[in-house]
Order: sequence, then structure tokens, then C-alpha cells
Amino acid sequence: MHFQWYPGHMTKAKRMMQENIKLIDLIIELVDARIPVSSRNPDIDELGGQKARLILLNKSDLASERWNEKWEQYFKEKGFSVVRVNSRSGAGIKSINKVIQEACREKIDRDRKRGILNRPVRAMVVGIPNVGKSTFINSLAGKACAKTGNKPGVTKGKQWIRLNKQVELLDTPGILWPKFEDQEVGKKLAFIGSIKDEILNTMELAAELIRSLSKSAPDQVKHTYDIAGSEDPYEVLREIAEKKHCLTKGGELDLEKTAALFLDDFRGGKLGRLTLEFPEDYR
Ligand SMILES: Nc1nc2c(ncn2[C@@H]2O[C@H](COP(=O)(O)OP(=O)(O)OP(=O)(O)O)[C@@H](O)[C@H]2O)c(=O)[nH]1
Repeated sequence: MHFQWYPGHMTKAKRMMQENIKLIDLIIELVDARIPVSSRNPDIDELGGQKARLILLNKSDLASERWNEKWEQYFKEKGFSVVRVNSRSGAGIKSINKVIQEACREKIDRDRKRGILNRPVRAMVVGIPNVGKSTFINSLAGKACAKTGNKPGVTKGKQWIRLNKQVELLDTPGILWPKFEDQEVGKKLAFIGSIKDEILNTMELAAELIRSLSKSAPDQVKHTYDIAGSEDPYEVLREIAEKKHCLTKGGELDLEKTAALFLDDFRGGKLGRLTLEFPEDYR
């Protein structure tokens, strides 16, 4: 299975990010809690230089809570501030302001020593496509926020969202590109739906996901669909098709449709909260 992306967009996005990073104190990086490493682009570590760093384990509602905790610990050990969030419901969002202040403590102290008081921290949200950047910004900013920008002293063309007296957020998130060269990474991104399905073989992808879950969460598929659960992933698709009466017009089992349904169920959390990669594989 091969995955592709569009190199032109990547270069432009990287350039924009390099320009924007100069303006900010803190990088808020969203990752998908189900695949916290595969949904990052390690280039951000180099681009970010000395900036304060906050990692948000977003879509934490779709990942296993036990593994969310372990991943939080993993990133903290690497020197990041970390918060688990569900940007859709707003869970975890309230604690962010305090964490931002802590993450930027050095900068705030430095300012204070120079006699600069109450200069807001400036932050930028970054992450791969579909990780939830817009949802997060809306959730954090809420309705009460006012857009600043295009005023004297504010960089022309940049829009800042004033979250409160202490924090301003660049209103356009930075798009990072995942590491598609690694086929394992590409596969996981496809599982969570971050690569367009049209360029992928749905049945093959569903079979791969079934294979992967049979190792990490062996009973989940069986329980969800109340099936015996064969060793062969294509047989599992057949079992699901039978249970769901997923048939073609000619009355045959419609495995293509079943595969799409299965992937939708997984992505929507109907199979339960499932994490697809684990910290011990990245130590
Ligand atoms: N379950 C769940 N869904 C989420 C969460 N955050 C975002 N989503 C959903 O994920 C999808 C993508 O969210 P967006 O905010 O559009 O993602 P984005 O990173 O701005 O995407 P691009 O514009 O492609 O860069 C939407 O369907 C959101 O509703 C979350 O914490 N939990």
C-alpha cells in the first residue's frame, strides 16, 4: 500500500511556519492521542529551537485512558508540558491557561527582570491536518475572544486572538506534514482517517487495522460485533458483513461496504477507546 501527499504544499507550510515561529514564545503542538508519535512531524523540534513547548494529546476521548496517562508521562520526561484534551467537548481545556503560564515561566521572569510587566505570552498552534487545530482554537478562545492585529505595533497581516490578559494566540494554525516516507506511519494515519480514503484500498486498510487490533486489543472487534473472530482479517470482515447483513444488490456479502463501515466505526470510537501505538516502542 502506498501513501502520497503534495510536496508543494509542504514547502509552503514549512516556510510559513518558519516565519511565524519568530513571533511567538510558545508552540502548542496537537497530536492525536491514538498515535502520538506518528501524528507528529519531528521537524518541529528543530524549527521550535528554544521556544517553550506544550503538547496536547487531543482526541483523548478516542484513546485508552491508561495509555493517555503513559503518553503524558513519556512526553513530560522529554521536557514538554503536556495536557490531555478533548477539543470537541472542551474537556481539559480549562487547565490550559495555567499550564501555558508555567511553560513560559522563564520568559515571564526574564521580562520581569527587564522591567517588562504584563506582556502577554504569544503562542501558535501547530499540528498535522485533521488533528483538531481549528476545533481546539475555537474551544480555547470561546466566543468572548476579540481579534487583535493590524494595529500599530502588531505585525501587519497577522491576526492574534487575545485569550486573556496573559495569552495571545496566532489565529492561523501551522500545518505540519506527517512523515509519509515511513509506511507504518502512513498506515496509522490512514487508520485514523487523516489520509483521504480515495487513494487507499479500503478492504486492505480495514484488514490491516483488524490485524493490528488483534495484537493490541484482541477482544475489541469480537465484542463490538458479537462475532467468533477468525485469525484471518478478511474472514473477520466476512463475519461482520454477515452480522450486519451487509449485502450487495445481488445478495452477496458486500465486503467493500463492510470495510468502510468498520473503519467508520473505529474512527468514531464505536469499537471503544483504542490506542494504536505505545511509549515502550519509542524509548
Ligand atoms: N472525538 C474528537 N473529535 C475531535 C476532537 N478534536 C477535533 N475533533 C474532530 O476532528 C475533525 C478535524 O478537526 P479540525 O479542527 O477541522 O482539524 P484541523 O487540524 O483544523 O484540520 P485542518 O484544517 O485539515 O488542518 C473534526 O471532525 C473535529 O470535530 C477531539 O478532541 N475529539
